[in-house]
Amino acid sequence: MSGTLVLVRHGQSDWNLKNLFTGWKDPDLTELGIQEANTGGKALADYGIKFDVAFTSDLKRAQDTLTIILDNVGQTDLKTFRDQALNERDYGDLSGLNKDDARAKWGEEQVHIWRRSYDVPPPGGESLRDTGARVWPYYLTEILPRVLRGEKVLVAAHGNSLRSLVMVLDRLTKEQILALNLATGVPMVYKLNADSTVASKEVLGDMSGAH
Ligand SMILES: O=C(O)[C@H](O)COP(=O)(O)O
Repeated sequence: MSGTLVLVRHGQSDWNLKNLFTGWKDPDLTELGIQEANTGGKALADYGIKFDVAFTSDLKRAQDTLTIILDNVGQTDLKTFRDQALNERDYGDLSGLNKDDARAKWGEEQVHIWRRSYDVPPPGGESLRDTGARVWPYYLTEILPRVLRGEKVLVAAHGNSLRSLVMVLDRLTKEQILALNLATGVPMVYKLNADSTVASKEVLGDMSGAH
């Protein structure tokens, strides 16, 4: 058995609360988002894990979630890498639009396709496949080698940048990934085998309310 990889989606952001497409825009966490990050951090503290390194995106909501989690596990000085490779999927021209207004304008089905299909990008933005095309190489070169060396690695990122990773780790099909939503602030703990396949996965919290 090699190391441990923990993935966590940032807590609720101000734009999540306002139901706006966010992508590469950079809103803060809400009070609830701060609470969710604390809950995720406490779950990891109870789990008893001590991390060797952490990774996050170039966006505040993920960085602040990471800071709160590290506070909870007593590791505020942990070595951390920030990279835009882990940023949320770029929502292009949809960024800043209200999701319900978009449904009223383009229809429920089209908006669902933009949000959850594998390879249909929103206008001017990235599909999940495009997102994976930058997340996956970063994972392979920067994150996975550390896990395979036996390190415990924390990644605080975003709904879709993490979905693109989970799709490969959990061996999900394009149809299965469509139905997968990640809850905010809920850590997923993966133990990897030496051949980088998944030995076990534990979810420290409730994913059922995710949408
Ligand atoms: O960028 C966004 O709007 C959210 O973080 C993720 O949105 P989604 O669940 O609509 O993909």
